[in-house]
Amino acid sequence: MVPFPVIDTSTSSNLTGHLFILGFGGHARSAADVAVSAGWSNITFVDRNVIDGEHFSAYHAIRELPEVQRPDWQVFPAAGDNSRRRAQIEATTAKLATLVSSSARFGLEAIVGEATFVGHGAHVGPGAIVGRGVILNTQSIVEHEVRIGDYAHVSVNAVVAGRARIGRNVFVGAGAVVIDSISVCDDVVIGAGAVVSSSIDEAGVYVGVPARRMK
Ligand SMILES: CC(=O)SCCNC(=O)CCNC(=O)[C@H](O)C(C)(C)COP(=O)(O)OP(=O)(O)OC[C@H]1O[C@@H](n2cnc3c(N)ncnc32)[C@H](O)[C@@H]1OP(=O)(O)O
Repeated sequence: MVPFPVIDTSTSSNLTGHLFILGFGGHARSAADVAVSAGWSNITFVDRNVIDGEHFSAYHAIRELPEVQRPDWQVFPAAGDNSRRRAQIEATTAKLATLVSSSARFGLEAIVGEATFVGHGAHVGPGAIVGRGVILNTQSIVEHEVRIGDYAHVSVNAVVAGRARIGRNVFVGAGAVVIDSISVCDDVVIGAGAVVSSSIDEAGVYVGVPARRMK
């Protein structure tokens, strides 16, 4: 895992400046929701496919980031797809935002990387290290001393138990469970509801209880 900056996860209320969310799909809308809970009020979506005048809630969508950017602007890449989000992050030259819901909980010494999303009710346990551009979705649980690689997505209600290791670009499906102390290598998809009870060292798609490779 590459090094990433530690962010202050204690509070981010009353933010000034402007947040540009890249994308206008489902994850982008969740990002806006979390941003509002974290104190952002000036938010604009950026998506080249939007039609003039499109908006979600109070927030407008435009096709391109303004060319001249101000120092108090931040950009949040919000593609739900891990590879697309990675490409967005790598192409961004502006300051990257990290979005943490006001209802997320952090244990002692837990850290998350830049451009990471921590959704409503998510729990990041003590000593957990979460990479760059990661999605820890609504009510996900990442327990003590877990490592989550860059551009991974721990989906809604999924559990990664203590000291497990999740590689880069891994998708952990909704409600899936990765039991404690096992490792999942890079580029793995774990289906919704799966229980991963032994380490995975080959990229592929794994489903079921216990999880088995389907392709
Ligand atoms: C905020 C949010 O909404 S976050 C998004 C959360 N979304 C998720 O968690 C979705 C996770 N995705 C899945 O679970 C998907 O079904 C995948 C990735 C595992 C597989 O997708 P596909 O490759 O398109 O598989 P497909 O739908 O063609 O199914 C292939 C077979 O696997 C079975 N299958 C698919 N998913 C699962 C699963 N999670 N568990 C068990 N079996 C499954 C299907 O029933 C089908 O079986 P059959 O051949 O006997 O009919």
